[in-house]
Amino acid sequence: MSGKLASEYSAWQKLQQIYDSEKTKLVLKDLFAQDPQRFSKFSREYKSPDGPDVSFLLDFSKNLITEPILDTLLDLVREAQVETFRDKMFSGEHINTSEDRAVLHIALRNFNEWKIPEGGVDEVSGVLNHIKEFSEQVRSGAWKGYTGKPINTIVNIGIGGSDLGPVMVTEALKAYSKRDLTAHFVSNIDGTHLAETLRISDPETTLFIIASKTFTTQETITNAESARDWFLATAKDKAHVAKHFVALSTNTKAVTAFGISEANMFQFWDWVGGRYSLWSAIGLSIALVIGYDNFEQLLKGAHAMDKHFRTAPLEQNLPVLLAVIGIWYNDFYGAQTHALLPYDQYLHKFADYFQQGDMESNGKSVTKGGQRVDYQTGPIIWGAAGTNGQHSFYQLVHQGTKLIPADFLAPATTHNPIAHSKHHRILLSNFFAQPEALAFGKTEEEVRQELGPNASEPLVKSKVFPGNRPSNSILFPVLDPATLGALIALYEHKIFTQGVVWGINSFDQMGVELGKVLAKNILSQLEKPEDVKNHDSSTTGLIHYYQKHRKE
Ligand SMILES: O=P(O)(O)OC[C@H]1O[C@@H](O)[C@H](O)[C@@H](O)[C@@H]1O
Repeated sequence: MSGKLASEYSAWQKLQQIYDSEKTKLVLKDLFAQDPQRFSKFSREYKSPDGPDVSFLLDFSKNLITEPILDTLLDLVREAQVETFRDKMFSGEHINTSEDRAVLHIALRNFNEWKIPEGGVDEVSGVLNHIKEFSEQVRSGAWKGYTGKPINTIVNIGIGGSDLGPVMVTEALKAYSKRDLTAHFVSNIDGTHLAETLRISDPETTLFIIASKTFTTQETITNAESARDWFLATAKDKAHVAKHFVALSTNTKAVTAFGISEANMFQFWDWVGGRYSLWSAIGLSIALVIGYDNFEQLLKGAHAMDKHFRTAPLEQNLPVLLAVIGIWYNDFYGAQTHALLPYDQYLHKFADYFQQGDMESNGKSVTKGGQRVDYQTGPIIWGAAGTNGQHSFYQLVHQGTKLIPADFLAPATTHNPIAHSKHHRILLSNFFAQPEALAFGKTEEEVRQELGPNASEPLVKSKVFPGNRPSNSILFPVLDPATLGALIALYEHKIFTQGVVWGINSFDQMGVELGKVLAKNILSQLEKPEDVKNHDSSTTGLIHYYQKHRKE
């Protein structure tokens, strides 16, 4: 972001030289054998600077790095002026240059500690109070539906950042949820998503939360209108909408035009990016499900990580360390993807969440200065909760032809210690075993010894694990709201750091626009075959096939 391409930095060039000359020597088995201190050198314990008591261990020793490589990676961070840009973000500079906006999700969890001169920042605590008041009313049963019954179902209607954060966090913190309040999340424009949700909802006891930063998103507005029609088909009187529909948005005009009064609107601001918005009013469904105090703990856990990111020296700075390790594989090893593998069922949406968080942020190929990059930017993010993945895609991770760096995450203590924590011990034994297997593999000699002299050559070869496959492990005491907040902020700042090094704008999303525009045009042509104009033969053929075969 210093106006240069990342590949022009001298540290980048040095890393390329190191990679070319030392790649074959970077063998985890040897690196561990050579240095008994490797774990202590390449692991860090995070402790929240103050605020909620959060700690976790990041072990990054099973990576294809040495101290000089790490030093050079940190030189790259210095050369790219990550610290300067970090400070610009925290001080409210408009670092989202294409949209001329500040990037201030960190202000949503700041609790007035840092002064940030941007319009709206002084309104954050007011909105938090509104969330507190409202969520307490609903949870206590004081907020009544139009027939006087308390709310027992909430339906959050939103998509992208207005859906994924609330979904991920309410799943992750289910152990803290009010069990007699059911939460549904409707995002897809596919009518099936809404229909199946409404089928199990009662208009007298359901609260709809219309979550949309812009309040113009086609999916959300269409779903919200259909939900309102469904509600009014029973409730009849439009005045009852006030008891059953609230909005989370920056667009007061569109919200009131929809029929939701300003009193039932929870405000946020254009400096909150959609994929960074779970900390804002978009988190209302989270506060409803886990209670306001827990929501505040989530925010405070993230705030503590913000402080860490802002003040810890680069060698100790966990988001920076994760970022540079990612860059090492992405840009020098040519790894295309990065797997997020939480060994915690509650985190089963974690990878889905960071698919948007990372890929919408860093899936760019021109720099802020408009130059085309000549290196790889954001990785493909994917993953699943362990141990499910082990029985599906780990085969490729262990023995396939691709290098797949992965982060393993797990809690030391489970919320569900059934069978005297037997399940959890089995789960964690897998959490420890997988990175070990990936790193150290199984040699041909070991396989031969195991199979005996009569084993066929192809069988021997098929059972060899090449090893030397890198991973990070993150182990935390328990998945509580503050720890989750810290983990999310950890990855947010990792994404930020990588974006600065690559020189791209991590805070716009121009790439999602073209498809929207084309779909609008096609929608107006779907009626009659003769209306289908100005497309390639493939698109025309597909639309004609649909027109021939549709029933309704
Ligand atoms: O909250 P809104 O305005 O309805 O937007 C939802 C999503 O819309 C998508 O188009 C954007 O790519 C996402 O970043 C965003 O989160």
